[in-house]
Amino acid sequence: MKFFNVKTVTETLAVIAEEFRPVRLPVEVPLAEALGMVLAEDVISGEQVPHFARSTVDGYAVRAKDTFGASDSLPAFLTITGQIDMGRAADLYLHEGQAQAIPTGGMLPDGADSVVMMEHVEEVGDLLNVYRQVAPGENVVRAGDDVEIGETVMAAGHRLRPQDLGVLAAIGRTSVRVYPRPIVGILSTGDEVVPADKRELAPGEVRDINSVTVGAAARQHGADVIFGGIVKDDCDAFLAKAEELYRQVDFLILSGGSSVGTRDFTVQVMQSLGEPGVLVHGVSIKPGKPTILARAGEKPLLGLPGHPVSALIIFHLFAVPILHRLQGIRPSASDKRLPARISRNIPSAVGRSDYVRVKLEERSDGLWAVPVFGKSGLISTLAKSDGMVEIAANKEGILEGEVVSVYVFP
Ligand SMILES: Nc1nc2c(c(=O)[nH]1)N[C@H]1C(S)=C(S)[C@@H](COP(=O)(O)OP(=O)(O)OC[C@H]3O[C@@H](n4cnc5c(N)ncnc54)[C@H](O)[C@@H]3O)O[C@H]1N2
Ligand code: MOO
Repeated sequence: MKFFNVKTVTETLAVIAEEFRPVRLPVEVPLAEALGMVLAEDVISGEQVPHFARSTVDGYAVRAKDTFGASDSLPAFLTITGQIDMGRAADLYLHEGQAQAIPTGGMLPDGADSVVMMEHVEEVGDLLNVYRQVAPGENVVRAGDDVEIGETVMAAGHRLRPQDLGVLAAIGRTSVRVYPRPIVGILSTGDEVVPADKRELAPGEVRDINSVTVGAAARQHGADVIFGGIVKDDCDAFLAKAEELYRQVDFLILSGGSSVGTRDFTVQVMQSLGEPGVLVHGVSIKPGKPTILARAGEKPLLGLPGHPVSALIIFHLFAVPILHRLQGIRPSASDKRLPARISRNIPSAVGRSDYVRVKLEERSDGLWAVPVFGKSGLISTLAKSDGMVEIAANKEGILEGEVVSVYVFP
């Protein structure tokens, strides 16, 4: 089988970094819709959070100095001069020798610098016996401890998680500028491939796995998906369907028909969709060698090998970085990798990157990665796996006990 532009994994990733960027302009969305979207602005706080000093416990606001040396046998004696109400300003100044009752989250009065917990005091009329000393700042969150005015709380290119939305809410943001979710189109090819909901299969037919796996994975990575269905191995019908889908999406993924058999039209279709056309045809990788990467106008096109395991592994390796580029995600901390020891020797050919499916096992001596072997047409091997391990192109394999970096499937 001949491929006309075989590249290494590293070279292919470099092509992706070079060729693709967001194709659509940022939009302003309400916070409630921003989860999972990628910031298109640096967020700078115009407020302090909290904007007043607060108690973190139920107790008495005091001056720490007044409690120094206090113990069970020798309490400090303070005078209770008031009570702070939740959600209200603490407007009574606290002088030396005084205490004010304060609830958890209540505002610290001016003059106070700490809070003694109610477990450590005894109220006797308007006198307070304090049996523990507190340090200045103890049981108190100061104004700005969480966020300072002018602080950059999040940078453009960051994918918003629930805790990030919490920070935005705290600083009073009700909307943010994000990149729109990229729209991914998926088209499966093959005379043998039938819709996944077909109940009775005729001999030779297989259900469409790749639309399902790739569609779900694209959604996991922030995309909206349009399913183009299945096209038969007929060049004109394939091109017509691909053109129609290409117009509706930001990123077109074609499954199957990526190798160089006489019926494999994907390269021709990709070349016809627009300039510059095919950038990579074939990657020195196992599985997934017959991968095709192209660009038509601004839009990426990716041809996945038909074997379901290869299709999803290639999705993780190349479609995920493409989706990151389309969403403006900063190239860092984007995927999850775990160190683990490999449970057996795995040979590999130099000059080719191998991706081995693994199951993670927590043993008494740490985390182990146990290879899940099987041909790349067997999707259940991927369902049994927690992640994959790369054997780099310059290695002849990995040895039992060697520490490897496991890319964990999301
Ligand atoms: N003579 C050679 N033949 C093949 C080679 C080779 O080097 N020399 N490479 C093999 C490898 S590796 C792969 S991967 C495939 C890639 O072929 P295509 O990308 O053209 O894919 P197809 O031929 O269309 O399909 C391959 C296989 O996958 C099944 N398939 C396809 N689409 C789906 C789908 N949506 N859902 C489930 N299964 C699907 C299809 O039925 C085939 O069994 O080429 C090898 N051949
Ligand atoms: O390259 Mo194929 O994708 O090994 O199964």
